[in-house]
Amino acid sequence: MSTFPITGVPFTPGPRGQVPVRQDVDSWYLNPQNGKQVSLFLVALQKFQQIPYAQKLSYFQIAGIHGLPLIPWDENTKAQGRGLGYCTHNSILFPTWHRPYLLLFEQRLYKIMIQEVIPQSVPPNDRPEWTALAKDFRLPFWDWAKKPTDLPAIAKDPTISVFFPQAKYSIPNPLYKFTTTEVMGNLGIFDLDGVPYSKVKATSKCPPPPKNPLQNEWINGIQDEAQVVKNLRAHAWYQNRDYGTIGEAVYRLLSENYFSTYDAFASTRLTQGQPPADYLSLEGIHNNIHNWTGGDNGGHISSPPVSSFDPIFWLHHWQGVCRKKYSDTMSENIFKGSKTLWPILKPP
Ligand SMILES: N[C@@H](CC1=CC(=O)C(=O)C=C1)C(=O)O
Repeated sequence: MSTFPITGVPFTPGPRGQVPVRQDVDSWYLNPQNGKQVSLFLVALQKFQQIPYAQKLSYFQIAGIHGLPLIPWDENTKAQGRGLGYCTHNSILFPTWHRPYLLLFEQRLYKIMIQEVIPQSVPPNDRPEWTALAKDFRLPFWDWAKKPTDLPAIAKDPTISVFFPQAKYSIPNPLYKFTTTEVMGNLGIFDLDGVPYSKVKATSKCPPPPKNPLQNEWINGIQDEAQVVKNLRAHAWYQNRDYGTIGEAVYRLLSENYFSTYDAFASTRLTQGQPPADYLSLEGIHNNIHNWTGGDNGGHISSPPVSSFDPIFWLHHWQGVCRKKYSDTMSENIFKGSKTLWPILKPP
């Protein structure tokens, strides 16, 4: 079996040699000049989500690498057999594992833009311009640390408009929720902590408690935007720690000399005798965003085995920060815990 090479979007410099920039999703989406690139992205994501779930390169399977379903991805084994999914949490590998994972996602979107969206929706004369926009695309990030914290505008509405040279139309917003054509229980998603994930056909954010029999709204996905925003702004950090606003916590995260080691910066794993400043971490901040966005009743993004099905997961994760300061010690430390980033293998 051949393995799929994760390369990210191939690098093409802009006309003046510029490196494509990963942008804050609101600045990018709300700038009308980016309308074509936004349309490419939305339609590519829609097509990605519609790829049959049995295919290795479908949205379903790539999201499924993180947790459920417990099937192997791109490796020659029968069972995944690594806890509740491949993702690494509470481990120094947390940032390292998620980085190629996000590159894989972005690479798929780019491929779909080039191979499907542009050939199907853009007439030949306009293709060079639209192709350059696809090459310049980088998945934008959700800046949850800015004030006032909010959900990205691009993810708020159930439908969204796109335009191409010969048509302007609305599509179900692929960032609002991920929808499946059958209940997810048929696809290997099971219930967790009493939350009936097997019975739903879409992801939810801050839903009300599930009832038995399950409410139709729950089955079709509930997005309680007001509650998400309330949670983010209340910033009730877990374990009652007081890191102030999300912005203040990120400020500490990026402050020079705040952490004693890369390990402390990277993950929630504590070691004995660690100074209290080290209780904060990139992973810790990120965990709280997961929990606030998913809410108290099992919204998908709050539960690691199913979190990556919610499309907001991908905008949330590109907030991943790399501190230059740590780059020297990082490579030595990273493989302390484990030799591989399953199912992502180093090239032979
Ligand atoms: N369950 C984690 C938060 C969380 C982290 C994730 O990475 C995730 O995918 C989903 C949720 C916690 O409470 O700390």
